[in-house]
Amino acid sequence: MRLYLASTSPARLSLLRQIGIEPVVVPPLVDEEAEVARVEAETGPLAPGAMVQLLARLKAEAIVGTEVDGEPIDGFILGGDSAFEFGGVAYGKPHRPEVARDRWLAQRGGSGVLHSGHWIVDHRGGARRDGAGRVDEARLTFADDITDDEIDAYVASGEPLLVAGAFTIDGLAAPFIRSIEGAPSAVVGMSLPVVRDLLRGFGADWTSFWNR
Ligand SMILES: Nc1nc2c(ncn2[C@@H]2O[C@H](COP(=O)(O)OP(=O)(O)OP(=O)(O)O)[C@@H](O)[C@H]2O)c(=O)[nH]1
Repeated sequence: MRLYLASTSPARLSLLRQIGIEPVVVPPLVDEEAEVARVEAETGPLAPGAMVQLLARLKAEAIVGTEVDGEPIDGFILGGDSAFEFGGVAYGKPHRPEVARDRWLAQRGGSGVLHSGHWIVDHRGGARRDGAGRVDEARLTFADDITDDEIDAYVASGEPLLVAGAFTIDGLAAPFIRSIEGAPSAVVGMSLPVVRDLLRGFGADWTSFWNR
């Protein structure tokens, strides 16, 4: 069974490959900021979980009905989104070094929640049938003895700039994270147990996605 990954995230692709799945990667063309602003103009501020669920769904739906290499999509489409909630505020990627530094100075010694949104569209047979999604959460606690020099060196590495929350649990920041409560894969990019649950919910055999 074929899985289409509606994501440009290298970590999401790597997660699937680690568990024996070689997805078809189809970058979703979604203006995340504009879409969140559009919905919030109607509903008011979105909670972090609602925001990542909305964006995961929009990314998956963005490739519904498209063709890949001239062929209709025949399988399941998976979209994801991540945001880190700290001090009641949801953060995406910092993008700029000074933003990443401020985040680390604030979150050192504290804890926050990584919200991971998932959406799957059943697109077997070349047409959209149904969709389902779920948000998973993981609580992370950061070490309280991280020095300013360590923060400066980590920011200078460039790693924190393009990841939600300005940290990675599978990279240079791992030694700065004391504990994770929840599925580690949800932090990296998408909760693999949730992806399995959602696909089985459509009656799919999980092992049929393995490319072994
Ligand atoms: N490797 C790694 N990546 C992380 C970690 N935490 C967050 N990320 C990445 O941070 C990015 C969060 O941005 P998103 O907007 O969800 O996804 P994206 O990278 O923009 O990719 P799209 O799905 O195309 O939007 C994702 O690529 C996550 O995989 C982590 O601990 N490790």
